[in-house]
Amino acid sequence: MKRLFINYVQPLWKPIIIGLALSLVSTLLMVSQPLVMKNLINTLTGGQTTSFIRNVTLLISIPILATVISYIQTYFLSGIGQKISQKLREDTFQSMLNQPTEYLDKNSAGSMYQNVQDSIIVGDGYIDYELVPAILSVFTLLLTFGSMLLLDVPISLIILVFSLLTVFLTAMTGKKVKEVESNYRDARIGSADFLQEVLANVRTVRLFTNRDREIANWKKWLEIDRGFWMKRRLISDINVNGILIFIQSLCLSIVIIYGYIRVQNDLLSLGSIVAFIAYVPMIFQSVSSLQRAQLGTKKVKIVLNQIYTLLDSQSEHPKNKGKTMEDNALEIKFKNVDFHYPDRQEGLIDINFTAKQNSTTLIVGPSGVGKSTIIDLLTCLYYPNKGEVSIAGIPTVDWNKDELRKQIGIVPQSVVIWNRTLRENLLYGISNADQISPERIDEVIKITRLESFVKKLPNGLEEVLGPNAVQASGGERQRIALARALLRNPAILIFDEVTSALDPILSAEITELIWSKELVSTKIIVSHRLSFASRVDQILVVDTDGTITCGKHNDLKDNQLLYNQLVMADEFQDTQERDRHGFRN
Ligand SMILES: Nc1ncnc2c1ncn2[C@@H]1O[C@H](COP(=O)(O)OP(=O)(O)OP(=O)(O)O)[C@@H](O)[C@H]1O
Repeated sequence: MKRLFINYVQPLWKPIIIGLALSLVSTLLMVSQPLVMKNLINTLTGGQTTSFIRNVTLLISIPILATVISYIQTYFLSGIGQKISQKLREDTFQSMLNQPTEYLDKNSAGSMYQNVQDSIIVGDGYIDYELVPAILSVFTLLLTFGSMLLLDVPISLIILVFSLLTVFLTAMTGKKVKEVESNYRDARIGSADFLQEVLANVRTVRLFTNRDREIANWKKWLEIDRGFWMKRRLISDINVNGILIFIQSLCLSIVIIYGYIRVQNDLLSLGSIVAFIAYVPMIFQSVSSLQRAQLGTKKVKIVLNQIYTLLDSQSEHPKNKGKTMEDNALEIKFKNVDFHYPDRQEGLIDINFTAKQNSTTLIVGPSGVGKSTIIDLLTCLYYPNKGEVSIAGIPTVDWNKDELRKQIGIVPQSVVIWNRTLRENLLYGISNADQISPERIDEVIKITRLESFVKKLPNGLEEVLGPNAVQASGGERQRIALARALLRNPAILIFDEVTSALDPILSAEITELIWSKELVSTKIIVSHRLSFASRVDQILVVDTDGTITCGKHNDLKDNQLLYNQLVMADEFQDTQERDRHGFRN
C-alpha cells in the first residue's frame, strides 16, 4: 500500500484544528490592522477625539493580542511537525530492521542512517517553517484581498495582477529545484557513507598511514556538498527574494501613484492609501511564504518518496505470520537446493543432506565455496532458488522468522560486541532475559572460560565494553559470542569458524566444549580445522563447483580427493602451529 502523508497527519486532527483556528484569529487581527490605520488617519483629518482614542487603543492592542495568539498557535503546530517526524523516524528505523538481507547487503550503514534521519527535515524544517506559514499565508491572502476589495476595487485588481505575475515567474525557475535537490541528497548520502566508514576505522587509517588521503577525500566531499548547497541557495534566492523584491517595489510605486490620482479625484480617502501601503508587503510576504512552501514541498517530496519506498518495500518477515515451533523433532533438511546470491552466477548446486536432531555436522571446504552460505540459508537470511530447506519438517519460507531464530544460537566468524554492558552483551536478544538466573550466567561464564576476563573488568558484568569493544581481545570476543549463544539455550547451535581467533590451547578447550554433555543441541560447525572431524556424525565437503559430498571422516579420507587434501593441509598447519607454540618435544 502506497503511504500518504495524510496518514501521518490524520491522527493529529485535534491539535491541527486548534492550531488552524488560532492561526485564523491571529491573521484576522493582523489584517484588520491596516483598516484601523485607515480609520485613524480619517479621524485625524475629521477631528473626532473619541474615535481617535479608540483607534489608537486598537492599533496598540491588536498586535499584542495577535502576538500572544500566534505564540500559542506556533506551539501547537510545531508539536504536530515534531510528532510527524518522530513517527516517520520510528517507522523508517523499524523498516530498516525488517528489510530483506539483500537490501542490507547492498546499502551502506551511512545511507540507511541518512534515510532515518532525513525524516527530521520533514518535521523540523518543512512543517514548521514552510507548510505552516503557507497555510497562514492562504488565510492572509484571502482576508487581505477581501478587505482591499472593500476599500477600492481597481487598486485591488492592480495588486492581484502583480501577485499573479510573481507566482508565474517564480514557478518557471522552480522546475530546476527538483534536480538540484535530488543531487544534493545523493551527495549527502555519499558523504555520510564516507564519514561513517572512515570514522569507524580510524585505527586502520592510522596503521596504513592513510590520514592525509582520507582528509583529501573528505575535502572532496565537502566541495561537492558546498557546490550543491550554493546551487540550492541560488535557486531559492532568485525565486523567493530577487523576483519578489523587484515586483513588490514596482507594485507599491504604482499603487501610490494611482492611489494619489484617485484621492485627487475624490474617489479614495487618504486613510485607504495608507491601508493599501500596509497591505502590499503583507500580500507579497504571503506570496513569498507560498513560494517557499512550494519549493519546500518539492524537496520534501524527494525525501518522502525515498522513505515511502522503504516503508512499502517487502519486509523480511511479515509480523506474526508463518508457522511456529511445534513438538516436531528439530531435524534440518536440505532437499535439491540450488542457490546463488543476487547478481552472482555461481553458487551451491543440488545440495542434499539431513542433520538429525542433536547430531553434529561439520561443513568443510576451501575458502569462498559457500560454507557460510549454507548457514545463511539455514537462518533464513536467504532462501533457495530451487529446492527446499526445512527445519522440523517446515520449509524455512513458511517459518515465522523470529520463532525460528529463537531456536538458533550462532557463534559467527566476526563477532559483534555492542557498546553496552557485558551483561547486556551476554543476554543480547534473549526475550526472557530477566528469568535467567545469576547462577546460570556464572555457569556459562565458567564453561566459556570467561571468568578471568570478567575479573579484569572494573565493574565486572556491569562494565560497558566501549565502542568496538576495545576491552576484549579476539579470543575474548569469540568466547562472549559463545556464551551469548549458550544462554539462549538453543535447539540448533551454529559455529562458524569459531576457533579462528583462538590460540591452540583455547581452541582445543573450546572444541572440547562443543563436545561437552552440557551442549545438547543440533550442532552445525563450519571450520577449516579438522581435528575433531572423526567425532562428528557427518561431514559435508563443499567443492569449488558448489556441489557437496556427504560422509564420515574415514570414508571421505579414503575416497574423496578434496577431503583428503584438506586433511593433509590441516595436519601440516597443526604441526606448524604446535612448533610455533613450542608444543613439540
Ligand atoms: N551477500 C553476498 N552477496 C553476494 N555474494 C556473496 C555474499 N556473501 C558471500 N558471497 C559470495 O559467495 C561465495 C561463498 O561465500 P561464503 O562466505 O559462503 O564462503 P565460505 O566457504 O564460507 O568462505 P570462507 O571459508 O572464506 O569463509 C563467495 O564467492 C562470496 O564472495
